[in-house]
Amino acid sequence: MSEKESFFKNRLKSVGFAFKGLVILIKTENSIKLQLGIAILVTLAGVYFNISKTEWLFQIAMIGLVMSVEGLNTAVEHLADFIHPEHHQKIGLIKDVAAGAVFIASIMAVITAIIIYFPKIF
Ligand SMILES: Nc1ncnc2c1ncn2[C@@H]1O[C@H](COP(=O)(O)OP(=O)(O)OP(=O)(O)O)[C@@H](O)[C@H]1O
Repeated sequence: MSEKESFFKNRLKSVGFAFKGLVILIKTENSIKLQLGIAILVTLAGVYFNISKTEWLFQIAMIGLVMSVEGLNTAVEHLADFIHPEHHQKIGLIKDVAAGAVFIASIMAVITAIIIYFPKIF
């Protein structure tokens, strides 16, 4: 197999693994299920209120940001539990910091939603 062919085969394999990770996240993580539900709702709201192209771009970016940071947070939680299953102050700190990153992204997403929808509703 040529170098180019194996490059594309490996990329395709990686996409397969990433897709597997996405399915695991959606099946097992309640927070991702909730975020997916919110993503569907705001997408419907976007259609209903006929938001502009720029507003769609920000909305899509925020959905992607929150859900991908949540995915990383879940990975950190799993890693922390695997390397140190017992209670430990450092593990608590690591998990809290990772959760803090999700919180930042979520606050930004809420502010973005307010900027987009507040003038349309009120
Ligand atoms: N091994 C541990 N040692 C110390 N503190 C921990 C440990 N595991 C969890 N904690 C504390 O409990 C909090 C919640 O941890 P947990 O792993 O249950 O995440 P969660 O927020 O319930 O995750 P999920 O996103 O699945 O709802 C952590 O942020 C941390 O403060």
